[in-house]
Amino acid sequence: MSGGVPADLHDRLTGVAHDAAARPLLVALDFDGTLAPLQDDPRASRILPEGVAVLAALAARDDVALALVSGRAMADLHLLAEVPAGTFLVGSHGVERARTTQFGLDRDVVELSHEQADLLSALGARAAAVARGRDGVWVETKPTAVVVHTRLAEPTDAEPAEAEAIALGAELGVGTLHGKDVVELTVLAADKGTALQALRHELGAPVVLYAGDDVTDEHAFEALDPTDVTVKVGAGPTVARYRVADPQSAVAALQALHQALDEADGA
Ligand SMILES: O=P(O)(O)OC[C@H]1O[C@H](O[C@H]2O[C@H](CO)[C@@H](O)[C@H](O)[C@H]2O)[C@H](O)[C@@H](O)[C@@H]1O
Repeated sequence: MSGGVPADLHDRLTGVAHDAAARPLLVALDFDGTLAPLQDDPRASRILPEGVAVLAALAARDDVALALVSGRAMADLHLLAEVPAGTFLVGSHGVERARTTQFGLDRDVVELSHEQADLLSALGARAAAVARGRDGVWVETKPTAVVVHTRLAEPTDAEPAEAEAIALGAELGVGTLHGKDVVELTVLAADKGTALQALRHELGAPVVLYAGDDVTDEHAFEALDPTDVTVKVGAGPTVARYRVADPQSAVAALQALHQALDEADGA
């Protein structure tokens, strides 16, 4: 390990940095649990200060494209993401797309059909019924989804709430994502892998670095190529090629990449 970055990952990042054929390099990152340590209150999440600095440094390079790929609703992600102009934002697990500019957010419009809007209303009401009477269980609403949160609940409340939410998704035939202390029910199915591959093809990026901590990030790891750099943040089963311990180490890996790119410039 060097500064929280395992040696095998450090070597791979150095190799990518010195590989002219790996340009433009797409650096794509999950938000919660990867750049921002997990919090009980999602509104309290913040990118680590060192993360803000290294993202700005990477984005300043002509040969790097920067993207955040998150389950967060776009408005939420934009509010919390302290990223420079030009950063691609993928929200709601791929449903929402935008790019930051110096004047604000240039975002694609997402429209629901009347049927989908009705379904979202029904989901909200049924998810609220799942949470009702269970301490620490609450429902987040997004433009195309509802999320049953259980982080603050005891297992006696959290486990049945998550099971009921998953059953609700099956009953109503909506997309269901089971993340860390969340069950997300969406009327517009998407996944991070499809969104990330679409972005890399648009940009013509031969190599992608993607880091994520949650089970929903496995879609991205699975969709990427063996020549891409996939990094699992934290514990848990994964198909990612590399692993770091925590968000601090994920940021250290980005710092190592930036340093190696600088060194490659001078080589
Ligand atoms: O794809 P991500 O950027 O990791 O977003 C996934 C979900 O993030 C938020 O929930 C997670 O972070 C919260 C704050 O740390 C935490 O309280 C919760 O338990 C985590 O699951 C967000 O609230 C969800 O809407 C996102 O889908």
